[in-house]
Amino acid sequence: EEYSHIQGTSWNKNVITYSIGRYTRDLGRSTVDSLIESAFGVWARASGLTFTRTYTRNADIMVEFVTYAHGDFYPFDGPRGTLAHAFGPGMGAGGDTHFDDDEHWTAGGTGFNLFVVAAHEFGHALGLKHSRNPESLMYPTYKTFRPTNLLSREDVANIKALY
Ligand SMILES: CNC(=O)[C@@H](NC(=O)[C@H](CC(C)C)CN(O)C=O)C(C)(C)C
Ligand SMILES: [Ca+2]
Ligand SMILES: [Zn+2]
Ligand SMILES: [Zn+2]
Repeated sequence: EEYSHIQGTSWNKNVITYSIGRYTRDLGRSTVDSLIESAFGVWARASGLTFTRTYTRNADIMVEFVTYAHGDFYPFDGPRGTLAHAFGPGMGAGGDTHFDDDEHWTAGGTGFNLFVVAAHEFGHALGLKHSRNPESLMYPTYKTFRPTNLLSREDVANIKALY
């Protein structure tokens, strides 16, 4: 679900920082790092935004793997059900993206593909809402592993309308 109560429909800058906090044990750290970087790359290509990784906790977008209650008002629910969530652009928690570490995160076609889910979440972190088009990345339910072109024409149009 997107959390539209966070003010700001888009970031007011085109260099956005991110930092990775707690990792999952499902994948090696370098694999997580590259899947997260690739998921940001999907949106960078479509929007012209630049995403820069930092190692501090005051990055625009904090990326974490957490379970159940984890410090915001949206506790996760154990295996399956909700996979992840992200806050819309803004200060503090704005942009922060949490993955439910009770899921089985993978880099391939089994479990839940971290690259695909991260790309969906980062859409929210940039200000996008859900789409009713099942072909769109911003559709609210997880689809099995997608072909290379993750973004639908609608996803591209929506991100270009914001930035
Ligand atoms: C398999 N489980 C699902 O398909 C669940 N959907 C999700 O967890 C969304 C993320 C997917 C689309 C990556 C939640 N979301 O929108 C975050 O921004 C349910 C449809 C069950 C809620
Ligand atoms: Ca879950
Ligand atoms: Zn969503
Ligand atoms: Zn959370």
